[in-house]
Amino acid sequence: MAYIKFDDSKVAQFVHENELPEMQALVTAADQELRNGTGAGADFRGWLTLPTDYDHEEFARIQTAAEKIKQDSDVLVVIGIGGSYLGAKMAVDFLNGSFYNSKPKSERRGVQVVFTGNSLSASYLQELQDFVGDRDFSINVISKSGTTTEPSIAFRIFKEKLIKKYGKEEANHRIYATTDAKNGALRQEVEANGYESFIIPDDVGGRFSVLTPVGLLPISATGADLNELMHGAADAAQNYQDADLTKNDAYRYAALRNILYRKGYVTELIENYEPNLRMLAEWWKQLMGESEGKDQKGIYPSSANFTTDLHSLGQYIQEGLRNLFETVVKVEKPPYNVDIPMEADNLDGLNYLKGQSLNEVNDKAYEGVVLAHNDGGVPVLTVEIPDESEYSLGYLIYFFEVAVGISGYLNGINPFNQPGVEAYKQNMFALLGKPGYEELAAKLKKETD
Ligand SMILES: O=P(O)(O)OC[C@H]1O[C@](O)(CO)[C@@H](O)[C@@H]1O
Repeated sequence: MAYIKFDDSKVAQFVHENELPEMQALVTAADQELRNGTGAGADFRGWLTLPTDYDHEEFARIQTAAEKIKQDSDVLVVIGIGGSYLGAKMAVDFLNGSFYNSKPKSERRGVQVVFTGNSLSASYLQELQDFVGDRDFSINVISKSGTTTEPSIAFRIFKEKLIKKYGKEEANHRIYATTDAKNGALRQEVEANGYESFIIPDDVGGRFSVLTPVGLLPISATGADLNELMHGAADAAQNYQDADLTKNDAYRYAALRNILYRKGYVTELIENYEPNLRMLAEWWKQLMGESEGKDQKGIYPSSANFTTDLHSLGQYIQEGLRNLFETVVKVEKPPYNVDIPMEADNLDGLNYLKGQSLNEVNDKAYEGVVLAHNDGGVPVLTVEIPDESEYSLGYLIYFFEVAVGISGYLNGINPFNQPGVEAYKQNMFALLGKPGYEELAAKLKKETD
C-alpha cells in the first residue's frame, strides 16, 4: 500500500484511457535523463540522493546549534527569500500548526521562529524588530548566492540590533549563516567574523534545498525531529524510482499534469483544507514555477486554500475560463479533531450535524467540492498524506521534487535553471546606482525620459 495515496480518478473524464500508456515511453526517457544525468541542468540533481547522501557531521552540528539557540534565545530570526525561505517556513507551519509562535513557552518544543528578508517592506522589518523587542534572539541568515538584496538588507538591520544588544563578539556567536561552501559575500563574512556556518550544496538549487541546512536549522529550532523528516524523504526516494507509470505515483502525477497541460489546462491550483498548509502552496509554487516556466511555456502554478477560498475563488473555479486543474493535498488524519456542540433550541439549524466531527464535515466539503468542480469541467488530482508528521512531510517534499524533475523533461525544458529571475534584478541595481551598472542605468534613463 502506497504511503501517499494518489487519486487520479477525478481526471478520468478528461483523459482518454490511451493517453497515460502513450506517455510511458516519454516518461521512461525523462527518467533516464534524470537518473543518468543526460538531461539539461544535470549538475543540479543533488536533491535526488540527498535524503540518504548528506553530511552527517553537519546534520549533527545543526541539531547542536538548534539546542544552543533553544538555550540562549527566545526568538530565531530567519533571513532569506525564495528557496532560502519558503521551504523552511512551509515546514515550520506544517509541523507546528497555525499558532506556534503565539503559544506560551511551556507549550512549545522550541523557540519562536520568525522570517524576514523576503520582501523590501520597511514596515514589516520595523514591526518584526518591535516584535523581537528586548528579548534574547539569534539570527539564521540563509542565502546561497550571498548577494541577494532583500536578505542582505534585512541581515544588516538585524545584525546591527544584535551587536547593539550583545556587543560584536557575542553577536558573532549568535549568527548562523547558511550559504555556499566557497563563494559569495556571505561566505566572506563568515570567514571574517567566524560565524557558525552551514553549507548549501553546489548541486542543490534553492527551490530544492529544504532538506539541506536551509530548512533543517529553522525546523530543528522548533523542536521537530529531523531524523524522521529525512527518513520520510529517503523512503520516498526508494519508492519513486520505478519508471513504470502503473507503479510510480509521482511519475504518474508528472505525466497527468503534462497530458492536461497539452489539452489547454494550463493553470494548476494546489489546494489544501488545513490553514497550516498554506505555505506548502507557496513553496510548491516556486518549485513548479521556477522549474517549469521557461522557453515561453509551462503550467502556471497557483493555489487556493479551502474552504476559505471557496467563498472567494470558488465561483471562478466552478464557472470561469476552463483552463484550470486542481491538485489537492489532503491530510487523512489531522492532528486535532473537534466535536460540534448541540444546542437545545437549534436556532441556527446546525443540529443536523449531530454525531459528525469537524474533520468529518471538512471531508464532506472536500468530497462535495471535487464532484462540483468535476461537473464544472475541472480535473482534480488528490495527493493524500496520512498525517502531519515529519515523516509525511519528508515523503511529500520528495514526491513533488521528483515529479517536477520528470515533468520538466516531459515538457522539453531544463527544470533546474532559472535564467529569467535575473532580468528585474539588473534593472533594479542600475536604478539604485550600483557600481558596474552605469551603462544599463543610462539606457533605462533614456527609455523612461
Ligand atoms: O539563496 P539566494 O541566493 O539568496 O537566492 C534566493 C532565491 O532567489 C532566486 O535566485 C531568485 O531570485 C531563487 O532561485 C532563490 O531561491
